[in-house]
Amino acid sequence: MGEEAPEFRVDPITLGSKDCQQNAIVVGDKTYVIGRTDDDSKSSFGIKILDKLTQTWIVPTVLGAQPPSKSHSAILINEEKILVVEKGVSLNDSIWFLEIDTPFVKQQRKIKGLEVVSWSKGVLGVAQKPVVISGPSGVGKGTLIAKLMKEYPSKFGFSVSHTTRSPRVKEIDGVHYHFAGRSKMEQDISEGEFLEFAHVHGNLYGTSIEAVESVTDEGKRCILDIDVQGARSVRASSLEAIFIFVCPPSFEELEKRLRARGTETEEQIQKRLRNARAELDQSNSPGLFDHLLVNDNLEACYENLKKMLSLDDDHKDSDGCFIEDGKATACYSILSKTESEVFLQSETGEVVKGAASLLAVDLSSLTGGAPGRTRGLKIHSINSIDNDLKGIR
Ligand SMILES: Nc1ncnc2c1ncn2[C@@H]1O[C@H](COP(=O)(O)OP(=O)(O)OP(=O)(O)O)[C@@H](O)[C@H]1O
Ligand SMILES: Nc1nc2c(ncn2[C@@H]2O[C@H](COP(=O)(O)O)[C@@H](O)[C@H]2O)c(=O)[nH]1
Repeated sequence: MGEEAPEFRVDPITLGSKDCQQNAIVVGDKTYVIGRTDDDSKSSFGIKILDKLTQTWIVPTVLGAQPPSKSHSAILINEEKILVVEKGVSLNDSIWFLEIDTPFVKQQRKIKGLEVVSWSKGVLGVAQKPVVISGPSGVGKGTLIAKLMKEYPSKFGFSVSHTTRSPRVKEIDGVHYHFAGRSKMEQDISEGEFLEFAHVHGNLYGTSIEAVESVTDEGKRCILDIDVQGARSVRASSLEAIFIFVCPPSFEELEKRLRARGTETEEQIQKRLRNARAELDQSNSPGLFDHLLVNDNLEACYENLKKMLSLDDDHKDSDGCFIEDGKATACYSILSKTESEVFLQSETGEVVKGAASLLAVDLSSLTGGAPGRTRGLKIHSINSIDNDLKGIR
């Protein structure tokens, strides 16, 4: 165990009214006040920032779904995140992070020109890395993904993108795409709801954070079918994924497949073929794609895809991350922090089945999900009589 980090100061303030509990966290010249307020029987989290240099209060734009706003305790983890532990909810729902200076928050602050913070829910266990599949239009990405989903329906889940293009015959809203109006989609993008977006073949396409996280929350490995610009954006995001580029055996065969599909006009086919040349040129961009997959014979290509995925199969399915005992109502508050762990103490002091009076939250294993989730949480008991917290991996 390391030393207590001296530079982190936490001043929990409980104001007079039992309806309003606030924590003040000092980060450099700023003090973040995280408070629960009850208005008209509705609870919500209020966040204010005191700038000590200018002695002014700032009310930031708050992104992401917020915690249930019961009673909480909070501590600064590092210059990027504050840990907030909710009481009176299940352990699975009790760990939250207020992102104050993560790359995502920095990016949103720049886009909006405003002070921004973002909530991110802590999720127990490590999920398998999402798989990003890119390649020119007509190469067979959708065909390969459909085969994978059919063979492994409980292992893989598809990230349903948003697009402004019109649905094709047989395409179902919410299944193949979320078909969206341009202005609504642009507004949602500006509000930070998208992991990535791109203008592709004359339309706007994008992956919402929710599209990826809802698949991962189900314990499935998420598959994204996105263009090369989108792949580049995901590479630059906090989402750790593997990136596969699907190539055609020849440009002539690509054109043949695109025409045979019969879903585009001649003008659209020409546009897609022009863009295909540019996409193929980028398939070798350094550090972008982990694997190149040639789709000549479909069955052979599919077998190669399966091999690629099992090569990366270093984590077991995330089934079991949501532990039965983690569903019981918990009442933990933050006790102290070291470099790598935060200790939580049960307020009831009871040691009941699957719970413990002292827990350690391991911070070393946190991985970036899409913004909105912090995955890889490990929690273990540090009770001397129960050193192996039942059920928590
Ligand atoms: N290996 C293959 N050999 C021959 N035809 C194929 C092969 N793979 C896919 N196809 C066919 O090529 C056409 C295009 O495939 P698909 O729609 O899966 O491409 P895509 O890469 O998803 O395209 P888009 O990016 O435009 O959505 C389909 O008609 C599909 O049946
Ligand atoms: N950057 C993104 N690209 C996406 C997304 N969803 C799909 N796509 C790509 O668009 C083209 C065309 O698709 P089509 O369905 O109109 O044929 C294709 O290359 C897809 O991979 C997305 O969310 N973001």
